[in-house]
Amino acid sequence: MRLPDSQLAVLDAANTTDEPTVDRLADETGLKSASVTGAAFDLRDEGLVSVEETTDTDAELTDEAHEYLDDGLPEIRLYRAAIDAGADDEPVSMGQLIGASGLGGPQVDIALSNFARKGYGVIDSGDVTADPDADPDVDPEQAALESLAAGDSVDDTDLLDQLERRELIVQSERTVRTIQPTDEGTAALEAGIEVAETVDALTPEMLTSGEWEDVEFTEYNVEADAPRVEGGRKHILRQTSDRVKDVLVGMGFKEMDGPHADADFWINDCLFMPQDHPARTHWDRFALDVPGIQDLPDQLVDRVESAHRNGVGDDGEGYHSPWSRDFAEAVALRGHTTSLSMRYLSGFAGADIDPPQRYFSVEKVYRNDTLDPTHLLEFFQIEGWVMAEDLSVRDLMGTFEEFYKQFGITDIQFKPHYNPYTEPSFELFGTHPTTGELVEIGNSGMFRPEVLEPLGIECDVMAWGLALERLLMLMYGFEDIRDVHGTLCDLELLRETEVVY
Ligand SMILES: N[C@@H](Cc1ccccc1)C(=O)O
Repeated sequence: MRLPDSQLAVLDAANTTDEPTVDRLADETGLKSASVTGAAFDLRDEGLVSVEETTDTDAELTDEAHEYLDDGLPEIRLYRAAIDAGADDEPVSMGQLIGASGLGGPQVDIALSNFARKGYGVIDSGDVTADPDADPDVDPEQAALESLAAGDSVDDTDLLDQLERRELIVQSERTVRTIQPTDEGTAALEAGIEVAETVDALTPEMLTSGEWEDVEFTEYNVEADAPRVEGGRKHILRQTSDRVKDVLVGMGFKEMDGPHADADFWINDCLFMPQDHPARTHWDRFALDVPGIQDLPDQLVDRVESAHRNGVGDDGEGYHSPWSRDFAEAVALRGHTTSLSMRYLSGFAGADIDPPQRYFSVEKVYRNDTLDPTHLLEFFQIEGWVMAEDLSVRDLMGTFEEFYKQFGITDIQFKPHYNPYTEPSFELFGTHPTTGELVEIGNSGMFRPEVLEPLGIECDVMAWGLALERLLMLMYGFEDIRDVHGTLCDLELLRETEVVY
């Protein structure tokens, strides 16, 4: 019998190795695991080996677990401190024990909940009693962590699941293949097998020399494990933004666009934001050191200034605070895309604004915020407005319900809010799918007369700004916005997440 050398090596090693798994055979033969698997399938097709598949669970320790390897699980540290303080005799205050144990931060809660769960003692109105018979030296969770750290396996699946719930390990499943020679395989080995040279790639030289006619080609193995190729793909934020645009277009909206850096007039003045409003100070705004934008529509500027100074209508009240045209012309990065809504509603953008109208944008905005799990310095806003006669808050809520439903979000909550430019105003909240926490996802309201009158609009306009990244959080369950942006991003999440249409 003749076999390609890799198959012969695998058959030979499988015959002499205890527990001939693919990994072991790869060690024995010096072949890559994928080649061993490939050879094994070929040998199986020849009836020379059997391939048995089982799934094995790998458990990997998290960083938190590594900390506990040295110091002991927090509940064990608490128990030791309790014994040292004599809590097996009489109750000792929790505060004292926590101090003595050196536990801090989230570890305190972890210690307390697991202490009771594992029967190390009882905690009652702030006092701790320790069970003298408990023995932390045989704590199964600690022992399991130590075994795993030493590279040994732990068979108790309940225990492993418990450690996973505590986020001390991450379990993953993999297929383990065991390759056993059949009787035919052993017989063939005993009878002696010749090496058949096979060629796995055709070269130009082989073609010109004609050698290709005489060689034996390696069989194509479509079942072999192949390396995973990470191709480029569209970012989930972009994919979701495209989806949002489709949904809004489907709801009859037209798209707005306009400058990222704009005159404060469009960003704030038109919105009846007083010029001394905190959001307009240099703390919050990304001001640009460039000449102001002078070609603002003069009549509109006058009407806006008048609304700021004197209010609108017969009994209107303005701000009686300073207003300067220079500030209105000053350029900053837009902190919201409501600047686009103002450009469109004023007619300045050149689009049709006879009611009824609906417009939207999904565009970037810039805020001088502090970076944290829910805030970025630049993010995408889903801006929108509807202009029509007799709009009510019901229309606003109904629009959001219809919109968010397209993304599987059906439990929107509304809370009253304040914006200088809308009355009434509502903040929108959704429930985070994994933490269950309420997450603010947007801000909305009906534009006030102080905004609409200078723009010359006589009907109602309802409007909103929703955060695209927060929508993404609710859809895909990540907790830190930095998982999808920047150097801390979670590549696994970005690679695996399917944006479902
Ligand atoms: N501009 C508001 C959103 C909003 C737009 C229009 C009306 C009401 C609210 C924000 O950024 O939070």
